[in-house]
Order: sequence, then C-alpha cells, then structure tokens
Amino acid sequence: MATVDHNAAALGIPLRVLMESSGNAVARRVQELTDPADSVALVCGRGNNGGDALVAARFLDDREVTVYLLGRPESITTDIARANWEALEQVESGIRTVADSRAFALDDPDLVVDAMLGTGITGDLREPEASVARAINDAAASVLAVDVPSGVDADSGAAEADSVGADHVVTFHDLKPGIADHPDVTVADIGIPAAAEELVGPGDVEVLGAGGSQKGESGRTYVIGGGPYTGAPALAGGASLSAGADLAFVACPESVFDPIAGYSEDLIVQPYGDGADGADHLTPEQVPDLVDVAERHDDVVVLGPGLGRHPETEAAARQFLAEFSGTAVVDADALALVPEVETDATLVLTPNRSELAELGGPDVDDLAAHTDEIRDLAADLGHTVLAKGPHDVITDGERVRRCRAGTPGMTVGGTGDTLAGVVAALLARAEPFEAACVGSYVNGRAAELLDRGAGLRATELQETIPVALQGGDDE
Ligand SMILES: NC(=O)C1=CN([C@@H]2O[C@H](COP(=O)(O)OP(=O)(O)OC[C@H]3O[C@@H](n4cnc5c(N)ncnc54)[C@H](O)[C@@H]3O)[C@@H](O)[C@H]2O)[C@H](O)CC1
Ligand SMILES: [K+]
Repeated sequence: MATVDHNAAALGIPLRVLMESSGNAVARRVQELTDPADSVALVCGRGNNGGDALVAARFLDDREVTVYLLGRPESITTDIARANWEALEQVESGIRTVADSRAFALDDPDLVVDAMLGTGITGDLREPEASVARAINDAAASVLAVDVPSGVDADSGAAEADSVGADHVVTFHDLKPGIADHPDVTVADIGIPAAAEELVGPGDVEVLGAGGSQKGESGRTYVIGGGPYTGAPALAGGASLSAGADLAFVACPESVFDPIAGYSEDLIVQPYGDGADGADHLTPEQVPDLVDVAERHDDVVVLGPGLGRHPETEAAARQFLAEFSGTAVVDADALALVPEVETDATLVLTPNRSELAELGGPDVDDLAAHTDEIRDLAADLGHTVLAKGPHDVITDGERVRRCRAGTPGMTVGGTGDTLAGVVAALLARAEPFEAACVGSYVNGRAAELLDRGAGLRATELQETIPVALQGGDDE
C-alpha cells in the first residue's frame, strides 16, 4: 500500500486526502453500527491508523465520542496524523491522551474503534498497545477495527498474542489477505485511482531504494556486446554503474577493444576469448568462456548491445542462451533468437517496437492498448518483457504494469542501451519484474530530469540515473 499511496501522491492525490477518505469511511461504518444515543471510544495509535480515527472523530458530531491517543501528541509519528490531532484540539472535541497505559480505562462505551495499529505494525504488540488491546478485549463493547485488527498481520493474518478481537473491520482500497476470512469486513473505496497501481512511479523506486533488495547489495554487470558498434556496450555498462552496480565489464571483439576501452575509465573492457583470432564479431567458440566467467561471478549479463547480425554471432548468442543459467537482460540483436532457444536463464527482454513484433508481439505504437497480447507473449516465452514505447509495458506473463516516465527526446539512439544497463544493475538486488518496472521508470525519469528536449544524448542519462533512483518527490 505504501507504494500505491506514494504513486497516488505523485499523481496529485496526497496521502492526507486518502486519510480523509479513510476516516470518513470509518465514521460511516460507526454510524451504521450504532444509534445516535450510543457512546463511541476511538482508541488511536500514533501512526496513520490512528490518524484515520482522528479524522473519523470530525464526522461523528452526532455521537458521544471520546478520543484516546495512546501517547503524547508529540510522539505522533506522521505529519498527517498530527495535523488531524491538532485539528481536533482546535475544535475542542472530547479528546484525551493516555500517557500511561495502566491509567487507560474505557467508560463502558457501546462501540470501541480500534485504531491503534494497521499495516505499519512491526513485531509483537508493544506497550501501551498491548495493555490497551487486553482492555478492549475485556470490555463488553463491540469492536470495529480500522484497516486491520491491531496485532494482526495484514498479509499473513498472523495474530499476536494480545491482538484485538474485532467484531467488524473497515479496510481501505482492497481486501488484505490477512483479514479475508473475517466475518464482517467492509472494503471502503478511498479514491485511489487505478493508475496509481498500474503506472510505475516513485513509490516503486522508494521500495527498491529503501533496501527493498531481495538479494545481496550492488552487483556486477557483464555486457556481452560490440561488434560493428562500440557505443552501445559502453552505454549499457556505464548506465549500470550509474544505477548502482559495483563493477561493469564489457566483453567485446578484439577489433573494437580500443575504442570501447577508450570511452571510460569506469568500464573494465575485455576482448572475447584470447583475442588471438582477432574476430571482429562474437563467434561460437568464445561462448563457453563467456558463460563460465559470467556464472563464476554471478554477474548479471547484458547480451546484445552492438552485437550486430553476423551469422556466426547469431549462432553464438543462441549458444550462450542455451548454456547460460544465470540472469540476463537480452536486448537489441540478440532478442530475435530467444523464442528459438530453450534456456534455464532468467531473462528480461527489452524489445523496441520492431523487435517486439519480431518476437511475435503486436506491431503497434500504442503498447498500452495491447497489454494483453504482450502479457501473453511473455507467458509464452516464459520471461519478463519490458516492451519499449512512448509508454513502456512491463509484464511477467501474469502481472502488467505501464510506465509513462520519459521524454520525446528519448527516441535518440542509445537510450535502449542505458535502459538495459539500468535493469541489469537492479537485477542484482530485485526480482526480474520489479527490476524491469523500476528500470523503465528510472531511465525515463532520468531523461525528464535532464530536460533536454530533442537534444537529449544517451550518454547524459548517466548523470541523472542516480538522481532518479533516489525517488523522492517527483511533483
Ligand atoms: N492506502 C491506504 O490503505 C491508506 C491507509 N491509511 C492508514 O495508514 C495505516 C498505516 O499507517 P502507518 O503510519 O504506516 O502505520 P500504523 O499506524 O499501522 O503503525 C505505525 C505506528 O505504530 C507503532 N508501532 C509499530 N509496530 C508496533 C508494535 N508492534 N507495537 C506497538 N506500536 C507499534 C509505530 O511506532 C507507529 O507509531 C493503515 O493501516 C491505514 O489505517 C492511511 O490513512 C491512508 C491511506
Ligand atoms: K487497527
């Protein structure tokens, strides 16, 4: 939910607006569950779960309401919950702070609203929430839980020893798995647009940036490219460093070693094989060594930039895919071979419009209108597809996301190479679908931050890719 909330905010629907809707939904449920003469106790934690009930209090003027804040107002952990507390203080509603949980006593209310903890819970219930949860469970009143009963994990449903036993639950936006079998759950629409879930945004970056990495930290990128072209593999390697890879290797033909090595001190450039044969393109006999190096170091491979279409190179790329069992981004000239090869590798494919059509996908400009076909292609291929267009479509054959980040100037050559490098760096610390989604956003956002109009050059993206990866407010 934090990702969706952040993406909603980037689309112009700030969290405080969502909380207003959440609080209003809580108030409506309270009115359904009580008569005007009934008394209601709103028991609030110090986060946004509590904030929801602080909002609800403003909509319950027609009830006898007592608001309990578990802790001092200055210990409220979010700005929007604190703002709603301060509003209640201004309007002189029946509010109390409970500094010491031993002093907590309900005045025999008809309904208790449990707004202590929601999706932000970590670990077992701590004080004062633990004692207060026991007091709520011991009370005769019926209990309405906000979002999830305090102490219950929204995903797994695991309930802490002292978790609140709720008669009713009002949750927001969608049903959480952890409460799916609760007998009385109301799912309230709080105005989060579908786009906040479909479009990749700064919320996705934040999760990845906030140490959301599943694997070790930054990794090593191994670009296998070059042949007639020299810029593409260098752009992919450089962009992967900008996206956080520790090391970027470029394996290239002996014939283009000098120009590629000359581009940047940051790249470790190695000619294929021993270079003795001096081939100016990738050939099959060099493949076993490339597979061995990549797998020995658990490198994330970028296969394709600048490889060219020499028949021996196509045979070599096919052989690499057949023999490699690690993780790779497949781009450019190597893409067309993927449907022909059985591979154990985990691949992210990054086709442009013509490459997508060549893979068997739709030959259209407006990818967003053909997401089902692209999803089915990814399912058939068994790999994540990041289809590049004015709006990128990212799919793993089941999930589908879209990304609008970017500028018209990105049609310039090389931005696909930087995208491949960014995705490779993220694959070292995230699952393929997530890495592809965030890679698409970061590459596009980097172009937006440069604000170069039609004058964008792909090399410049390496300056702003790190900024885009820091996420943050994109308004
Ligand atoms: N899109 C939505 O669904 C929205 C939901 N909203 C509500 O926001 C909460 C999540 O708020 P958050 O501040 O992230 O976390 P909590 O309030 O649930 O808890 C944080 C709070 O609790 C303390 N804490 C954490 N773990 C424990 C523990 N084991 N024991 C005691 N105290 C604990 C922590 O220190 C913080 O003070 C969600 O559930 C919804 O109710 C938004 O209002 C709008 C959008
Ligand atoms: K709760």
